[in-house]
Amino acid sequence: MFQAHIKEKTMHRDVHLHTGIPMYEFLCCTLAKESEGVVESLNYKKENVGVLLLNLGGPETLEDVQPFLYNLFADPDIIRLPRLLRFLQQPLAKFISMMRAPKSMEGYASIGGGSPLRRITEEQANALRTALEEKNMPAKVYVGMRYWHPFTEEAIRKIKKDRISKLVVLPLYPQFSISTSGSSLRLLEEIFREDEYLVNMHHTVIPSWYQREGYVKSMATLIQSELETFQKPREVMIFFSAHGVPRAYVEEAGDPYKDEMEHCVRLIMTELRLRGIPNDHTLAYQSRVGPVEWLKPYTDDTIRELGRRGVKNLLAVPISFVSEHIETLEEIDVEYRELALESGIRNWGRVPALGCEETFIRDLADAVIEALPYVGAMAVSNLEARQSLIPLGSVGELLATYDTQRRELPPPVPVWEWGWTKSAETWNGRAAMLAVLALLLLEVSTGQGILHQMGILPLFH
Ligand SMILES: C=CC1=C(C)c2cc3[nH]c(cc4nc(cc5[nH]c(cc1n2)c(C)c5CCC(=O)O)C(CCC(=O)O)=C4C)c(C)c3C=C
Ligand SMILES: [Fe+2]
Ligand SMILES: [Fe+2]
Repeated sequence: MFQAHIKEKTMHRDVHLHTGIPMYEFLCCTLAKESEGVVESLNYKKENVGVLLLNLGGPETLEDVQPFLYNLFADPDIIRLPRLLRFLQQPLAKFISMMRAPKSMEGYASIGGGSPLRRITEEQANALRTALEEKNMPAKVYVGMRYWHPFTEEAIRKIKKDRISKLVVLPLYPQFSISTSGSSLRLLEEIFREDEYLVNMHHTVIPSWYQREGYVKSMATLIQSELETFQKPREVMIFFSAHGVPRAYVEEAGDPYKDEMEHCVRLIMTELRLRGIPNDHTLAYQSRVGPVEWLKPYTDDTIRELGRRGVKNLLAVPISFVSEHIETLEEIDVEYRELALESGIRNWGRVPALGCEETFIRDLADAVIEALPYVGAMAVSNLEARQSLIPLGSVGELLATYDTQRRELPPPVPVWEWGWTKSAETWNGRAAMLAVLALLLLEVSTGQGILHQMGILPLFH
């Protein structure tokens, strides 16, 4: 019975594999190869099972805002500098975070002085633990944030202390992006690589899960009940607003985010149609930072356009994140609402984030349980596969399946070779830093230059 269930899931993954998202090919081929015959031999009750929830993290107080922004901009998956300029990552992060902090602090002040992300993620972790227990699969659930407390490193320390032997890694982003789940996985790979205990701990990653029935149905239910608050539910435009990423992530770096987002919207709309809800819908991307092109259409442009087209009823659906956060509470609820009303929309609504919604959490628990056989399977029969599911030694391989830009990077080129001695190198480095700071100052005062063209400097505008 159990085995039949696993087989069915494997087939489901196979189907998904053919959506053309290379990351899935990498992960799922390994899964499919290993799934049969191994499942029966596993008894999870004897194992110390852990689930690691990965999330972004957010400042808890206004003092946290600048250091939080520093952590965010110091991430090479958020500001992707060319190899030659990598040495600028940290000074640039310091600079941009200081310039952006006042504006961000205003935003956080307006939602109560800090991000609710930690509280909500910890509530989700508790709810997931309870759901797993109810499904007879006791597990410890950890929260590892990328840019603020509790940091991923703190979660990993607890995982080691608790002697977890099987770990399911579950990024709390329904769709995969290099800038979110990808960044956290890259960090995990670094942490795992350096630690013998972690290298030997069996683990697997659920890279994205927007296609799961429980998620799709919970989203459809939230939309359905919000539609009913309108006087004429049938006339409401369902407006999916996803967090954007720079276009180059998708078009040059191979980020599957846009494909996954569009697929996700199709699945939710199909579910709504099955429930007899024929409303029009549209998808746009919000929260762009800086002047480089991000995924289009932009949410603000689309709201204006819908107003021009005479749409009067709009229901905003935040689609890329499962907690309330600054971009739902401030950007959507305040800024976009105002813009919509100015653009001629008369009735505005917003679907809440999933949070601890029951069907959703129970489905996440199922996702964890379904992933467990694959954790052990790797270890049982294939040493190489053990390391490849979420590839310790070879996260690089996983990343290379979607990140064509990185794969094509030339070998490291020495920067500024003006001298050959150690001390000459040090001084060359310092001189280069001074030159760059001078360039930065020049760009800030004139508003023009290479960093503006690359879309880096105006991040703090
Ligand atoms: C799927 C969700 C997200 C993607 C994709 C994403 C990409 C991305 N974000 C920035 C820059 C910022 N993000 C900020 C906050 C923030 N981002 C997300 C989610 C995604 N980001 C969330 C949930 C939050 C809010 C956390 C909270 O505290 O509530 C911020 C800080 C806030 C601000 O100053 O506006 C920045 C900056 C980039 C550059 C990027 C892709 C490259
Ligand atoms: Fe963001
Ligand atoms: Fe953002």
